Formats: sequence, structure tokens, C-alpha cells
Amino acid sequence: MTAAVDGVEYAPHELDRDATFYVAGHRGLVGSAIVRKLESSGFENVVGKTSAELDLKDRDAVFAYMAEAKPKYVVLAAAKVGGILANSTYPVDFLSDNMRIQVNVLDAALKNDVERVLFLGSSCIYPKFAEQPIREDSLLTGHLEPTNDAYAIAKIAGILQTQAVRRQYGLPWISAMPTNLYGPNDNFSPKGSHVLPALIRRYDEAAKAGASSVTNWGTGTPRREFLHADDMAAACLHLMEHYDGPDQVNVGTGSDVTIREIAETIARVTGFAGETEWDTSKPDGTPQKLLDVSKLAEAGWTASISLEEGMERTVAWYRDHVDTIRE
Ligand SMILES: NC(=O)C1=CN([C@@H]2O[C@H](COP(=O)(O)OP(=O)(O)OC[C@H]3O[C@@H](n4cnc5c(N)ncnc54)[C@H](OP(=O)(O)O)[C@@H]3O)[C@@H](O)[C@H]2O)C=CC1
Ligand SMILES: C[C@H]1O[C@H](OP(=O)(O)OP(=O)(O)OC[C@H]2O[C@@H](n3cnc4c(=O)[nH]c(N)nc43)[C@H](O)[C@@H]2O)[C@@H](O)[C@@H](O)C1=O
Repeated sequence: MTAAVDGVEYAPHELDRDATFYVAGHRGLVGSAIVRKLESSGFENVVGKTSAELDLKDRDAVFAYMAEAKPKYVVLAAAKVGGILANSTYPVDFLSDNMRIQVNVLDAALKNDVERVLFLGSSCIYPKFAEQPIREDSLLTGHLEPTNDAYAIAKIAGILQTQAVRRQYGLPWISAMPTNLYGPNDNFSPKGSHVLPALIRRYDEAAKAGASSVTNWGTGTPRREFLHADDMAAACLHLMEHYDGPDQVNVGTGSDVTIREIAETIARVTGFAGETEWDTSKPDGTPQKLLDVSKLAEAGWTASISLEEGMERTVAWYRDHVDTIRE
């Protein structure tokens, strides 16, 4: 199928199933979903390294690994990642670690002639008060949300590096900007996680303990768009096979909910029957973050896992893995 994005036709570019495919961050929420998707799509040689085996902040080690593994394709799904509190408490780490990880991986990929790279950014790259739904061309048109501006600047630098490689070397590297994601292998730590895993854990623990109330952060009024990691992985492979433009592509569902609404859904799915309270001393973050996904739709991909189904699957996964989740 030929895809026409912004009036430019892209012929399908089927990836070689026998080639080495390096998924940086292969144990994480997104990386593990990409590994599942690649393996179920016939890729025979998907490789990855844990951060203990290969610290991507270590430039020499990254160059040595890339020279040895010689991947033909790379997805960069390794990053320092966290929710609103972690981002606003440790901005230097989110800026510095992510700049180093991405510069090392992208430079080493260039040195080793990696044919196709997918860089993953985040919807927080867009201005805090961007017009909704947020189009790709609103990048750099306004001020960032202060709770994650340091992380966002690192991600913007990654997009620019991908575009610069295209301009200077003509390589077909691309980048995708996911909305808020969730699913198996997420970070469920109460202080470090994003809202959805935090609420699954809080409501599940409260339901099991028979608690009369739970307290969430902020006012509950911000709106967020949630995409299941398996959909994200499918979108990544689709883009690598059907898109070859310089602009970053938004990846989301095209619809959003309030935090209060998602809390009600999680309460229902976990069986929590008590009251929900809101701690307004905690930050709300950006009031709304809904991506315009028309470029992705033009490229031929739309999400298929509903929020209700994705929540049920994730709560079930969490309950099965509660003893081994990362803290
Ligand atoms: N989760 C979300 O809601 C969103 C995520 N994204 C982006 O998607 C990508 C993946 O995020 P996600 O899967 O959620 O994050 P996770 O935290 O689940 O996974 C990140 C992975 O990165 C690896 N990693 C981190 N630091 C290093 C390091 N110094 N050296 C080697 N590996 C490292 C970790 O490896 P190990 O396990 O071995 O320590 C981990 O598996 C990131 O670029 C993120 O910015 C974008 C928008 C939303
Ligand atoms: C993906 C994106 O994720 C981050 O941005 P965010 O969307 O604001 O992230 P969040 O998921 O942590 O919060 C969403 C909303 O939910 C509310 N909320 C309620 N109760 C809890 C709670 O218990 N935990 C958390 N984390 N949030 C809570 C919280 O107050 C906020 O209003 C970026 O830093 C950056 O990492 C990024 O790119």
C-alpha cells in the first residue's frame, strides 16, 4: 500500500526479517512491546541490552556495542522516563541523561551505517497551550509545560538530530511522538510513574485492603490521551515500513479523557467501591494534551485497542506480576 502523507507518496519499504534489529530499551514498556511485535511479525534477530549490561550514557561502550552488533535497524526506546512528579523533581537528570543516551545511540548508528532509525520523543515536546488537537507543526511555537520542559528539550533535540542526519547524509531516519502510554512492563512505582500505572496500583491496593478512600494528585480536570503499548509498537513498525518524511509523526488514539474519568474507570475495573479524593497541592501539568493523528492515519495506521479493553488487560497483567514489578 502506498501512503500519501501531506501530499507526498511513500512506497512501502518492507524491512528485512533476517537483519539485526536493535531495540534500545527492550525491557521497558515500549521496548518490550516492540520486541513482541517484531517477533510476531517474523523478525529473526531482534537484539537488546539491559542498562546494567550497556549503559547508553557511556559513549565508548555504545560505539563498541554498535560496531559489534552491526544492526541494520534501530528503535531508540531507551530513555529516562517518568511521570509529572519525577520530571519536575529531577529536571537535570531528565535533560542530561536523555541528551547523552540519544546523542550516543544516534551518533553510533550513523558511524555504523544503520539503514533505518526510529527515534521516540513524546507529546510533551509541544507548547503547553498548543491548539488542540495538537498538530505536528505546532512544535516550537510556544512555551513548554514547566513540569517537563527539561525532558521536552532533550526530546526536541532528538527530533532535530534525526532531521539533521536526513539533511546531511540523506538517510531515511524518522521520529514518532507518542501520547501517554500504558501496558505490560510499565513503571508502577508510586512516585516515579505516570498516572495510569499509579492509579492501577493505588486502586488495586485499596480494593484489596477494603480502604474507604484513595487520594489522587491534582484536580482531576486535566485531559490526557492514552494509547496501549501494543498499539504503539504496531504503529512503530508501520511507520518504519510506510513513512519516510522529515517531520515527526504523532502517535495516539485521537481521543482523550479527564483524569477523573480515568480514575473512575480504574476504580470500576479493580473493584474499588470507596471515595476518591484529590490532593490539589500536587501539580496538574498541562491542561490538555490531545494529539492530531491525521498524519498517522494518512500513513495508513489507526489504534485498535480501546481504553476499556487496554485497562482490563493491564490490570490483569499488573495482578499477575505484582511481585516482580520494578520499584
Ligand atoms: N511511557 C509513556 O507514557 C511515554 C513514553 N515515551 C517515550 O517512549 C520511550 C520508551 O519509554 P517507556 O518504555 O515508557 O520507558 P521505560 O522506563 O518503561 O523503559 C525505558 C527503558 O530504557 C532503558 N534505559 C534507561 N536508561 C538507560 C541507560 N542509561 N542505558 C541503557 N538503557 C537505559 C531501561 O532499561 P533497563 O530496563 O535495562 O534499565 C528501560 O527498559 C522513551 O523514549 C519515552 O520518552 C513517550 C511518550 C509517553
Ligand atoms: C507522557 C508524559 O508524562 C508526563 O506528563 P503528564 O501527562 O502530566 O504525566 P502524568 O501521567 O504523571 O500525570 C498526568 C496527570 O495525572 C495526574 N495524576 C493524578 N494522580 C496521579 C498519580 O498518582 N501519579 C501521577 N503520575 N499523576 C497523577 C497528574 O497530576 C496529571 O494531571 C511528563 O512528565 C512526561 O513524562 C511525558 O511526556
